[in-house]
Amino acid sequence: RFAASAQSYHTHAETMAELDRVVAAYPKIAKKFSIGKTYEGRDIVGVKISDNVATDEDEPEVFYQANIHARERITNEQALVFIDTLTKEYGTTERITKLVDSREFWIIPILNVDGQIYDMTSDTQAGRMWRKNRQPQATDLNRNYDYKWGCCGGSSGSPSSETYRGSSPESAPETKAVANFIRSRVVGGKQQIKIFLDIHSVAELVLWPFGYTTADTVPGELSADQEAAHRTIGREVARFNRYTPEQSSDLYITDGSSDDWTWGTQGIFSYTFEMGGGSFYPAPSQIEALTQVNRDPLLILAEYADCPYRAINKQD
Ligand SMILES: NS(=O)(=O)N[C@@H](Cc1ccccc1)C(=O)O
Ligand SMILES: [Zn+2]
Repeated sequence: RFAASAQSYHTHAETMAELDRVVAAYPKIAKKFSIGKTYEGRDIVGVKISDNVATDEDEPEVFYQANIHARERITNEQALVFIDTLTKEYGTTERITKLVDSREFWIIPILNVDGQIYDMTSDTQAGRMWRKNRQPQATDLNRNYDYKWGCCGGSSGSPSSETYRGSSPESAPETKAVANFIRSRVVGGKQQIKIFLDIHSVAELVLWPFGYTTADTVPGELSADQEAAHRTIGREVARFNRYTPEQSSDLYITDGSSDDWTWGTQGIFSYTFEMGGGSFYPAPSQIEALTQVNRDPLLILAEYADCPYRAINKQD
């Protein structure tokens, strides 16, 4: 069953079967990878998409993750639709072919595997409204990254809180696994990943760092040019999905979040999307419409990966 025409949410098992279908159908440009295990011992699986996919080529890398929050089901569908688009249209749509030939995409449709399974195997039609991982002291994975962890009132130290930051940075195996993978993409002292996106729901937002402070720029952490480039690209993609573009902290302060870490420690131009749908469980008939609005945004972000500063007419 092709992701794009899905009229129901993919379970974890169906998601893994879909990834197997894609890599079997397109072995030259798609390859599965695992970044490690969840708390309950499941593999966290993604697909690499690029020409000569078995070779690490000197091409800008693009990293998209989804479903870090268990109940945000539409985000897994978004990742699957994009994987389907990149593979199905390779060789026919010029824009797609050029991107797959000149980039290395790393896409993880379900980062919070244990949580997603727990949320979907509930005894009612709707989910359990579960957010966090499945450690006994369940952690909000988007507060557990090792940048300004717990610094600024953007998370909670209480295990019962929905924004519990964990016992220490990367105390959650899922956060540790994804951070280790991204750190592993530093080759010859240079981070090969140039664009990062963390896909969430449900608020129709395009967000960029920082979340830990309301300051637009921070000396040594985010310069005026770096802020301007983030803002310009964010506003450009928001024209296509019609989400509201703004700095993360304009909404509320978060600390230990994914994109603060990917920008703050790795220098990767980083975004969070909050998709639409009105609730965490939009009707399955909405999947097509809710995911198609991000066709161009996901391509545009990747097109900047060779030089994000192009957005503000700057080199290097
Ligand atoms: N999906 S969400 O509702 O949990 N929002 C995410 C992402 C987010 C982070 C900062 C401001 C707005 C939204 C979160 O981690 O809080
Ligand atoms: Zn979320």
